[in-house]
Amino acid sequence: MIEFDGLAKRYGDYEAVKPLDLAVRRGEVFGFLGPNGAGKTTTIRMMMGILVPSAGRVLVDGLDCHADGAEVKRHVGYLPDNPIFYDYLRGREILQFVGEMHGLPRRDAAARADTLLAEFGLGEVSEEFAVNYSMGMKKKLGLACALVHDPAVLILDEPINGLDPRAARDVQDLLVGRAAAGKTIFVSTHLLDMAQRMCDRVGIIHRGALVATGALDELRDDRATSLEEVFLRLTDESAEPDKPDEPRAVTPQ
Ligand SMILES: Nc1ncnc2c1ncn2[C@@H]1O[C@H](COP(=O)(O)OP(=O)(O)OP(=O)(O)O)[C@@H](O)[C@H]1O
Repeated sequence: MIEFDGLAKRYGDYEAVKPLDLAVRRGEVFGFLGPNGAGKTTTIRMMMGILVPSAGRVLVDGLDCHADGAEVKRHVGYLPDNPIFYDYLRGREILQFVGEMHGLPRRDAAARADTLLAEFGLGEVSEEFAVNYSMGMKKKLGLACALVHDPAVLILDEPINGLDPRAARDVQDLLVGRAAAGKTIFVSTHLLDMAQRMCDRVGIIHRGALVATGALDELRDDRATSLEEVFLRLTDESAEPDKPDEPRAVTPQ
């Protein structure tokens, strides 16, 4: 469903994302894990056609995210790491506007907005300006915007970062519901609890390179009993910069 084929991004001499080869299957929840500055957001911005790759490509359902960017957006719902909304629109208006931008007739967009606002617990604040929403409300509204056109694929950048425990749990429950409904979800995070709760498979990115992929059980070995230990070992800052652990693809990609 999502195929990375040597996708890379350089800023001058700096390799923010080293050539990335990876396949995410239809219906899979894939966690893209990495510490601060590892290259997660850069990768996601290339998936969304916001950044132009320096090399390689990424395909969603066979469509090139750069060359066929507009078509890809029909298939994909995107939650940015820091959703920003027009400051002169109310929550319901934003959702309706995004729905209409995706081509829904006005009446359908309004109905869809109402359904999502109720499901996401934003009904009571739907007439408030979204710029005044709390961080948790903004993430939920951003997620509702990502879902308004009922896409098959969700690409989510740090969906619960900065949320209090209840808001984080609410957002995770909403995502688990979407995964159960068959959505393919590519989610970046450095929060290992969330990965453990939600993901079928994870990839660990460190200094721009994918250093391991696999199901959580498969990534644990006799040296490491928890995902946290695997993560800390593979992203050890004291390791030689250009010699991370050998990439370890433990499931076929
Ligand atoms: N426009 C830019 N010019 C130069 N370097 C950049 C640019 N954008 C990002 N970088 C660098 O690329 C690296 C990867 O950044 P990126 O934002 O993708 O990391 P991340 O894994 O999403 O981190 P975080 O978890 O902190 O959000 C970082 O070292 C960052 O400083």
